Amino acid sequence: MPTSPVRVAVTGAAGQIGYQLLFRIASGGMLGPDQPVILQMLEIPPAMDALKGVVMELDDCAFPLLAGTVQSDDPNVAFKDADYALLVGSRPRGPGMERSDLLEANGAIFTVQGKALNDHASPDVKVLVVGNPANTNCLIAMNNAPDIPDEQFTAMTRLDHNRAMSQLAAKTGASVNDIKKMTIWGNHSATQYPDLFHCEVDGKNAAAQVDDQTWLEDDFIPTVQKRGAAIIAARGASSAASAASAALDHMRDWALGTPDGDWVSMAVPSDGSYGVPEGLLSSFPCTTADGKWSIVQGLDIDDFSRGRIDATVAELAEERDTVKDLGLIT
Ligand SMILES: NC(=O)c1ccc[n+]([C@@H]2O[C@H](COP(=O)([O-])OP(=O)(O)OC[C@H]3O[C@@H](n4cnc5c(N)ncnc54)[C@H](O)[C@@H]3O)[C@@H](O)[C@H]2O)c1
Ligand SMILES: O=C(O)C[C@H](O)C(=O)O
Repeated sequence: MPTSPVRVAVTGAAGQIGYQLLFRIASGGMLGPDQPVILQMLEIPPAMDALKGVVMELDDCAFPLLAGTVQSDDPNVAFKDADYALLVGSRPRGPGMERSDLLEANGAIFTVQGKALNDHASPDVKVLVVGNPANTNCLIAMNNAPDIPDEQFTAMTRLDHNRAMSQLAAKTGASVNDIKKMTIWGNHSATQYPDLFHCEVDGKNAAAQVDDQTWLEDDFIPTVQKRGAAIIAARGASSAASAASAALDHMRDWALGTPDGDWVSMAVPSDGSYGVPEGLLSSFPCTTADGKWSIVQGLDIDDFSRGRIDATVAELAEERDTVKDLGLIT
């Protein structure tokens, strides 16, 4: 029996990341080769012409899995009955900015979109926030969607996770396929903590195998933390293809499950695990099954990791207080 299509909403669809994302969703790169999709694309009025061009290109690909397209500048239309929502649309930072400098400019977008999701999306919608500052924008959207369970809101730290995998592979000479249990803790920002103490290379502890605390502290961690800025400096624009790829990885694993013996990094509403205050949108090691994520429990956190986790979580709490003061959350 043919599978019925699912509705995938993408905001900022005519932007850099949107252009890398839509074609891969339409060709099965997110939900697999048997799942037809209807793409529901949201843009702002000045970008509607550009979006028209993107849709012409989607049409021209004649993707067998693309069961329909919707273009709109109204979130109430773009999110109608959406099963998945990828919230990308928002301003990227430029050179010399931190992602949190975008809070005021971008935060308001996520109040409107949270309400529109609440009122129009499928009650089971899975939301991924990519637009920066992603964790706190997700907190804003979640707060403005009281009828949608909090656990359906997530933010993207999978790009950081993938960056950490590739740095570790280069250091150890292993293939990324041999690296398991990577974790990004905290905020998608320069305070995030990529953790090698629970990670494995070829089944052996990664930190022990690297056995080089100087490299870990002075090279690995800052390289992953500042990779976004390094790409902006080199490219003159923020990461797009790698960001889109990570968004697909995040949604695919959430929908289809993580393999046995591995986990992924997702920013999810904290339940208080690992001392992260309840409700903060913080990155954790997560497994997924049956379309639901769970935070991996029982990891030993040593003093070094504790300090790093506390620092990034403190930044998330500050961002939460800022958006509360701005009236974006209650
Ligand atoms: N979480 C991550 O790992 C990660 C990685 C890369 C980029 N990002 C962030 O993703 C966002 C998008 O990046 P980009 O490079 O695609 O930027 P871009 O400027 O190329 O595209 C953004 C698009 O969003 C649209 N837009 C703006 N406001 C909107 C709204 N209210 N509703 C719908 N669309 C709207 C714009 O018209 C534009 O087409 C930025 O905030 C960037 O910092 C996050
Ligand atoms: O760094 C940025 O501003 C873009 C993105 O969040 C990234 O990590 O590449």
